[in-house]
Amino acid sequence: MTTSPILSVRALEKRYGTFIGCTDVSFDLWPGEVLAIVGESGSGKTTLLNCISGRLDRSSGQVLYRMRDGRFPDLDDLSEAERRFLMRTDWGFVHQNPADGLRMRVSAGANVGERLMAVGERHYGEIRHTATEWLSRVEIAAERIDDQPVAFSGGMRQRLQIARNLVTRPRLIFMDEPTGGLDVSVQARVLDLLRSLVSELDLAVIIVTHDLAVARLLSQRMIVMKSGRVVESGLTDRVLDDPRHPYTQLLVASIPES
Ligand SMILES: Nc1ncnc2c1ncn2[C@@H]1O[C@H](COP(=O)(O)OP(=O)(O)OP(=O)(O)O)[C@@H](O)[C@H]1O
Repeated sequence: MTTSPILSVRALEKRYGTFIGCTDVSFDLWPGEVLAIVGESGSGKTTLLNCISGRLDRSSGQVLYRMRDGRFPDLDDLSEAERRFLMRTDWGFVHQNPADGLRMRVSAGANVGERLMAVGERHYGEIRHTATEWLSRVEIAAERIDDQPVAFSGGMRQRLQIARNLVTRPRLIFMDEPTGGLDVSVQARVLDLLRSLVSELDLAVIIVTHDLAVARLLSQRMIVMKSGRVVESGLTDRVLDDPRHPYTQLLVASIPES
């Protein structure tokens, strides 16, 4: 790990009117690190993720990001163009529902190729070649390249969404319940794939999940949220094996025995 974080969240708060979606959230994320945000439904996980990733305006606090050129600005201080470029290239966002992250009526190849065009790739042959390579990395057969995601199974759609996100070699990926909508057997395959790609590409990841088994498998560190606040944080194994806050103890105790 390097000594400087890729992302720093400081005293972040989001209010919906007078209701607090999340408050007083601070943490650093290092390059190559996977951080899980866990907590029950309504605890503020998605609100936090969306505020950090710039999909939702925060009410107060800072989100600082290490740019490739070494600057470490607050995202609010970037121009709209810079922010958009970041989102299209340096960042990825894997949605729970693949339809939110894919264009369902364009071909699988075009779904992947589009992101390459956003970083300036213009050569059709190259784009198609890279798209084919990425389909194979996410275990989608090359002959499906011209098929639309509407014709894919849930697991295939999710794997295509992952390929679309990773093709530009981003440094930071946000994931919101990436296996939440999938059958258990399909989940395992997608999780396996995510785990190997994250490690191979040395990605920094913030993953929201209510599933502690997913957090255990993918993350090194986690934060536990309750009613919009962080009640516990630490190394994933420590938090899950020796939970200190009563709420975390309850969450851990409610994991079904496998
Ligand atoms: N647009 C909104 N307007 C008002 N309240 C909202 C809005 N979005 C979320 N909330 C509230 O903020 C709180 C946190 O919601 P959030 O979706 O962040 O939780 P979550 O932990 O991600 O839950 P889930 O796992 O069910 O998605 C909830 O009480 C929710 O009702």
